Amino acid sequence: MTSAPGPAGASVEVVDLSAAHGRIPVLHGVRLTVAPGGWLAVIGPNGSGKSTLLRSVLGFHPHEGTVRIDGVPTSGMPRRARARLLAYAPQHPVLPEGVSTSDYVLLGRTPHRPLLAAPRARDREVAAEVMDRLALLPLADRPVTQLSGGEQQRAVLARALAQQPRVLLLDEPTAALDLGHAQQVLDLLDRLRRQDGLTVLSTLHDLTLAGQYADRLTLLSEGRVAAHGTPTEVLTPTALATHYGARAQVVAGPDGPAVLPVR
Ligand SMILES: Nc1ncnc2c1ncn2[C@@H]1O[C@H](COP(=O)(O)OP(=O)(O)OP(=O)(O)O)[C@@H](O)[C@H]1O
Repeated sequence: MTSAPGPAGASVEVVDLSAAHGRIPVLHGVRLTVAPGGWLAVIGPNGSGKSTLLRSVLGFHPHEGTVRIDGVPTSGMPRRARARLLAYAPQHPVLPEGVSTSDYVLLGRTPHRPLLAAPRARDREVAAEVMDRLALLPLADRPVTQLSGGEQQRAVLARALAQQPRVLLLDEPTAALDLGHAQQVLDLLDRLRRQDGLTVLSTLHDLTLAGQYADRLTLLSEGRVAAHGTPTEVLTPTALATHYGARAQVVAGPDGPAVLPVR
């Protein structure tokens, strides 16, 4: 890809973010920062609030506290301006019926063109570039709802990348992917942040992959930040036992700590 994904990444600051589902508090005063071009993976057991945190940062979920992108608070930011800064690949996307994969990816260009305007040549070029990078071109004409789970996950990521955001928020981006496709997607994100400075804020359940690709981890437990730091600092057998109730060894791998479950 020569010209996509676009502008360099922006910093993310989350200060004292609290959120609830109905009357039940879920996040309690969460603080985190991601440097431009950094990759922060939010890890934590099921139900610890990772998805709610991402959706709050995006402004999709009501919350208290402050989110700043490159120092600018997102509250009150017009929706289209926010969509040019932040793109999101959800864990459970709702895909439109009767839309081809290429038209679905083109939807990512919406914040970059005038309201109701048809896609321009540049929009098609960017969409084709990201589809090429994610090996989606052979699937371009297939209805996106008829792709396999892993193909759909790549299409959702392609749509987010076609948006040419400065910050990419990914909720479990490899959950439906086989190991080869997971590595392909994570390698692509790694290249985008190293070459173009794209900032990545993701959740990741696979702790070894999280440690290999993210430069910082935030461990969320019951809606609070329980640990933050480099993968080696955060991925300790004690933390895994305390917060996941898991038995695991952590061994030094070639690209960071590897988490090995033990019986
Ligand atoms: N729509 C909802 N209505 C009510 N409660 C919700 C809703 N969505 C999430 N919750 C609750 O909020 C808490 C945090 O959920 P969230 O999905 O943010 O966690 P998570 O860390 O992303 O979990 P997982 O790892 O299982 O995806 C959980 O207790 C969950 O049951």
